[in-house]
Amino acid sequence: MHKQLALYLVMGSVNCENSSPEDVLRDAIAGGITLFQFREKGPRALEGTAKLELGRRLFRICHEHGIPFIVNDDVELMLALNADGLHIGQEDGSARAMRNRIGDKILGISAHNLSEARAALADGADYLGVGPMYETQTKPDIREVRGPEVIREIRGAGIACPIVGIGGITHGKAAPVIDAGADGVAVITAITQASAPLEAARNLRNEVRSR
Ligand SMILES: C=C1C=NC(C(F)(F)F)=NC1=N
Repeated sequence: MHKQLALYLVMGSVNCENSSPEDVLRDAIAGGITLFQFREKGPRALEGTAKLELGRRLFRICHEHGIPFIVNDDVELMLALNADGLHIGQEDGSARAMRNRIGDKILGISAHNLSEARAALADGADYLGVGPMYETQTKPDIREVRGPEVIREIRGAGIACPIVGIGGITHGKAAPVIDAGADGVAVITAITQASAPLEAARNLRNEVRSR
C-alpha cells in the first residue's frame, strides 16, 4: 500500500472543465499516477445512473492500466462497481460498519490530527488521507491548515502505516509532504485544472520520486 500512494489522483466530473473526465484520467495515468479515487461531490455532482455510468467508465480505464480504483464516501456505488476500495471521512458514518460491508477491500480514512489518525487505525484503515497540507479551494469546509507538520507529528508518535498528504498540493509543494514522512501525495486541482494533465502528473511523480 505504501508504494501505491505515491501519486493519488482524486477526481469527479465537477473537477473537469477543460476536457472529459475520461481524457483527464487517461492523461494522468500516462503521466504516472499510481492510484485513483472517484469523488463525485459538490453542487453539480452527477447522481444515480449518470454517476454509476461515469464510475463504470473510469473504473474500466483504471483497470486497463492496472491502477486501483477507490470510491469516495458512496459504499453502495463501491459495491455496485466491485471497486478496489472505499475512502471515507471521519464523519462518513462509522468506519467499523464500512469495514464490515467491504470485507478486505482497501479502506482509506481521512485524518486531520494525531488523535483522528489513531481512531482511524483502530477502525481498520489501510491508509490515512492526512490534510489539509496547504490552503485549498476544493473543500470549502476545511478545518485549520496544519501543513506537513501534522504528518511529522503522526510519524513521531511511532505510526508507520501508509499515509498520503492532501490539500492544495501543486508541483514544488509535494516534496515537503514526502520529507515530513508521507508515502505520497493526493491531488485534485493540480492535475484536473492543468492545461496539460499528463505533464502535471509527470512533474508531480518526479518530485515525489526525487525524495
Ligand atoms: C477527504 C479526503 C481526504 N483524503 C483523501 C485521500 F488523500 F485521497 F486519501 N481523499 C479524500 N477524499
